[in-house]
Formats: sequence, C-alpha cells, structure tokens
Amino acid sequence: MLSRQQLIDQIKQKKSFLCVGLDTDLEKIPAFLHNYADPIFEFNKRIIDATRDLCVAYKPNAAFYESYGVKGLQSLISTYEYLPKDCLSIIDAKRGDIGNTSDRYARAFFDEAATGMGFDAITITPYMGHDSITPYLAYEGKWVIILALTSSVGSKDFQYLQTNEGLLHEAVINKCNTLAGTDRIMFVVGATKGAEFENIRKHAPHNFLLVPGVGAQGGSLEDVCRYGMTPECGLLVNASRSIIYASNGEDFADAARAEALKLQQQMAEELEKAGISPS
Ligand SMILES: O=c1ccn([C@@H]2O[C@H](COP(=O)(O)O)[C@@H](O)[C@H]2O)c(=O)[nH]1
Repeated sequence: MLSRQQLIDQIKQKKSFLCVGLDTDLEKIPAFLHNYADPIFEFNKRIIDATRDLCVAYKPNAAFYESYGVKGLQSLISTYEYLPKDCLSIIDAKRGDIGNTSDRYARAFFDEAATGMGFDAITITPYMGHDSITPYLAYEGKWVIILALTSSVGSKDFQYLQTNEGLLHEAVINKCNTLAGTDRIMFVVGATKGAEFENIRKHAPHNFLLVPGVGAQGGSLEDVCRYGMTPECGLLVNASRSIIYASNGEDFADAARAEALKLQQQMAEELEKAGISPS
C-alpha cells in the first residue's frame, strides 16, 4: 500500500512520475514467450524487471486479462504478486455499479486474502453516483481513481455537456472530492487534453491525476506538465503500448527500458524545472 506521501517520496527519489501500463496481449508479445507455461506473466515479469527503477506505478488493464478467462485471471494474480512494493499498483478496471455490486468489485481487486489481489488503486467510472464509489473507499488506504476527462475521441460526447454544476467532468471532480480527501481520490485526465489541465487544476488543485495518452495516443508530456504539475508533482503519466511493445523480438525488455528511460529523463527535467527534488 502506498500513501500519498510515500508516492511523492518515490517520485522525488526516482525522478519519475511514470506509470507503466501492462496491457498485455498474447498476439503482440514475442513468439518465443509462448513456450512458457504463463506467457503473459513471463512477459510482464521481464517488463517489470526492466523498468522498475524508472517508474513509480504499474497499471495492468483488467480487460487484457479477463479476455483470456481463467488463465488470464491467473496471469493477473501472478503479475500482482510480482509488482514491486515501492510502486503504486493500479488495476485499470473502470468499474461502476450500484452499492452492493461495487462492494463485490472492491473485494475482487482489494481483498488480497479473498482473491489473491490487493491492488493499491482501482479506476472507476463515476456516472452511477456516490453510492457506486463509497464501497471502494471503505478499504482503508486504498485509492479510487475516477474517470474525469478521458483521452478518447468520444470524451466530447458527454464529458463537456453543460450541467447546473458546470461542465459534466467539472461536476464529477467537485462531487467526488466531497467523498474523501486527496489522499484517497485521483482523477483520470487524458494527456491528449493538453491545455485543459489548467482548468482541471482549478477544480482539482491538489489531487493526483492519472494521465494516460502519451506515446501511442500522441499526447504531449510537456503540455501536461506545463498546465497540470503541482508543487508536489500531482501527476502519474501512463504509457502502455509505446513501452511494452517497443520491440516484439528477443530484445523486447531492453527496448521497453529504452522507451521508459526516455520518458523518465523528460520527467526528471520537468521535475527539476518545477523545483521538485528529494528533501
Ligand atoms: O482516458 C483514458 C482512460 C484510460 N486509458 C487507458 O490507459 C491505457 C493507455 O494505453 P496506451 O497504449 O499508452 O495508449 C490503456 O490501458 C487505456 O485503456 C486511456 O487510454 N484513456
């Protein structure tokens, strides 16, 4: 379990706010890994070994595991067990349902004794309201990461609609921040939204933001930092495909490390510009 302060300390020590996304697809991993009993885990293990000093979080996306049924779930559990304890473990599940169902989702991903998985954080959708979110908050110390303004093209369909409480994603942020403190709540804001981070920070000045969309989706790390960084950094920037599929040859882990290193070096520069360093 990683608290807000421990996360900030890790960011300062590693000079990185990189989250490596484990969107592991059997059709994209190197062919030789299919000789292993659990190719997905073998791939993840090597990616983790190659990147653990360069990042502060890992984010397996549940869809990539659930789509392989029982075997995929076992790969997810093995991956969870292997994740370094000094990194935030995020399950990108994007769940959302009525209270008693949310309670089951929370148990599935947070209750290690029951399921073998005790992730530090889960992504959820907010549209069923407060009672769909509070069951996750019942797990002391766990983070809830709520979709606010996504990187998707379709984010325009609903997230910018005007409501009595401002734009829909602003209303989401304001309401969710009444449910718990910034030591428990983060928001997802896509890197593809660049300058929008200035407005997001008016509504979420202190929350950590999980930012997908650099790399394969073309978002700008520079813009995210210019408009979204706080004195405590306040950002976790995710890259999945651009890192884990940098090569599909035998050198895939080295290639993943090289991509992660490029991002970490840019992040170190941004942290230095902002005067954020180990105390
Ligand atoms: O708005 C969102 C919310 C979540 N995602 C997820 O992040 C990663 C991005 O992967 P890349 O390969 O780096 O594009 C993926 O798991 C998405 O489901 C997002 O992209 N945008």
